[in-house]
Amino acid sequence: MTEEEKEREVGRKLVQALAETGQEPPIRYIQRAEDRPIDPPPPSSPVPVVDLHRLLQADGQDEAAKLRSALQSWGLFQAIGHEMSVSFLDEVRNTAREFFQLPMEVKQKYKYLTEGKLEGYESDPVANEDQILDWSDRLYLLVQPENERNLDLWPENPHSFREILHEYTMKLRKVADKILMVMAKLLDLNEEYFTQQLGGTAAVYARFNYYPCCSRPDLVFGLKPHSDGSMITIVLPDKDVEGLQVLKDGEWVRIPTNPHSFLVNFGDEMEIMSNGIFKSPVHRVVTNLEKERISLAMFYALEPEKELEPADRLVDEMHPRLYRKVKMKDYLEVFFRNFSQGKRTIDWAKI
Ligand SMILES: O=C(O)CCC(=O)C(=O)O
Ligand SMILES: [Fe+2]
Repeated sequence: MTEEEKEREVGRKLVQALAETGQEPPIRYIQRAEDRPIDPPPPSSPVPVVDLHRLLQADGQDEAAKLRSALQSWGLFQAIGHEMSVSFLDEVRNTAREFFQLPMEVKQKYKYLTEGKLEGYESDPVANEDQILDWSDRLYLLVQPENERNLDLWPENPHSFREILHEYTMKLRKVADKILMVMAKLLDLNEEYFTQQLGGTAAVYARFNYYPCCSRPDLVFGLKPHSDGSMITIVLPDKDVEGLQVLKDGEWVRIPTNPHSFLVNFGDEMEIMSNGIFKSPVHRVVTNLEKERISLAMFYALEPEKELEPADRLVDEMHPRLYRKVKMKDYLEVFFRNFSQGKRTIDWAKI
């Protein structure tokens, strides 16, 4: 095997297995000197917190104003008042942790063997020879539409995994729909504009992210800088361990943990549909020397055959159309290629 082939082989290993050796990260994980994570200060203004319960009350205007400002200045917020119990969220987190703690041979059963498919248990998929890999493994599953689930890839161990993920999917969809209804109102669109676009055919993916400890957190990313390709993403963060950072006004800012809240951010689809009013934030994840970290991101996106374009009502003489009409699946194809290179796709759809 040549040196190059050996390195490629390493790229295919799960990061958990690499981390267990305790050695320094292989070269394919090491960021260029100018891109490496430096520890940013905590935010100078607090990360916005929106109470979803108050938002939906008849007199929720104050909370809606907070939401609007959160979206315009940060592109994300921490959601409280979501009515999911602490014990249920703990159960979801424990189930995810139990899965990642299983022996490698058991987890490998959930590896998707078809080239080019992203579902299943994997490390950062290799799309390019010169790609710098992320220090994380993930279990990536389509959860909606229900009849398109690939249950072969849904772990049966821990035994409650499928049931918990199903329950979480159903509960969280209600949270997503509520937020999207308020967002449509903020834009003076029909309240159901976004929820109808998603509808029963929406492609909803759950991604369990596992960031093992890393002997050199100064050299690698758990997840390289990116914006999401979704309309909306709802992340259940690790209960204790920080790691997420967002680019705000050109500076990286740490998002503190808030264990009972969700982190809600918007993706490129929302930026396009809102004709650029709501920006999709660039964010990244850093690793830790001694602490592993687990998060669960749920991505809500249009079905692949749908067309993605700015809402008609948001385009007029004063507000020219900023993005062209693109088919969702074409957008995602370019998106995943760019993602692996740490590049954004939104410009590709700009007029
Ligand atoms: O781990 C996190 O906190 C964020 C994960 C994320 O950005 C993603 O999965 O796209
Ligand atoms: Fe993300």
